[in-house]
Amino acid sequence: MPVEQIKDRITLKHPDGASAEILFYGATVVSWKARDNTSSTPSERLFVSGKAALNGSKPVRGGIPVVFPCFGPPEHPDHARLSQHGFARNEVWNFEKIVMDNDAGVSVRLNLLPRPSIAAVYDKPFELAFVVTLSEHQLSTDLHVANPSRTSALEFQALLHTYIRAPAQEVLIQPLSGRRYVDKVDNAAIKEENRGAVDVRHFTDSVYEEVPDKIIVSWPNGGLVVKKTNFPNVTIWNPGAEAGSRIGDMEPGGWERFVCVEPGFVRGFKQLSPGETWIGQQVLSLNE
Ligand SMILES: O=P(O)(O)OC[C@H]1O[C@H](O)[C@H](O)[C@@H](O)[C@@H]1O
Repeated sequence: MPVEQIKDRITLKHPDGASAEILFYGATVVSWKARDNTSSTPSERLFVSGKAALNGSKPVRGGIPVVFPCFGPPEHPDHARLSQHGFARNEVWNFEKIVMDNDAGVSVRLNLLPRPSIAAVYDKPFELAFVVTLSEHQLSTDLHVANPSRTSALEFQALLHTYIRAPAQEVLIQPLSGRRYVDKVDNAAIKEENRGAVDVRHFTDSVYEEVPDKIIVSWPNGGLVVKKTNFPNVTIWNPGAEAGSRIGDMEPGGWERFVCVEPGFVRGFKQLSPGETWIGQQVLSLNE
């Protein structure tokens, strides 16, 4: 059975051994196992903290949390009552349907619609869907945002907060050179990246602008490619030891085991006219 529903989550299984697990809570992808050229068995590609809450009590520290409609603390008046990174990562999504199930891949669609718990803090009409597609060496996650209003625009930010399992002391991310970025660990100073490849050996929280749609994340004997569509920005985050050890749900030393590479639309706000739909896509690929 390539799609299995177990209480609070669904598991996708590919005939070649790859698998993915999605919690209904936040539509958070909490596991992606796949083989690359060098491995004979599928191995875990995402990082989830051993101290992450997976019971819906708080957003998952790891995997691929969905950030909507604001990134970071709210800045837009429509978002004033929301908490950091919005509500999508801490609401239970609906499992809508299996979109595809064949040898090429298996794909499911979840959705999130207005409900009282959201209306209490956010009163704009919206429709969200999240389509997760697993193929042999690839995991694709598409966030659909629709504006069902007949009269007013929807203004939002959206981002996929992907925790890639990687040795933080050795990982390199490129190409970012020449790109402007907001350095959130230096008073939100606007800088221009001059490194050929960016590392996270020190506390890093940088929001890059106008990033190419293919990002290479590599380390000795490993790596993957992050491809994106309609997400102009990429945030690179790793808290390092000092800030990392202050995060309550971070496992000891967890910051050594991941880099967050987060495609998003987070500089300014995406404006969606009444009746319009926007899709932001991230594709994680091995063997490229
Ligand atoms: O602790 P969280 O709310 O999950 O946020 C974790 C991190 O998310 C993003 O990467 C932001 O750029 C960081 O500033 C933030 O610390």
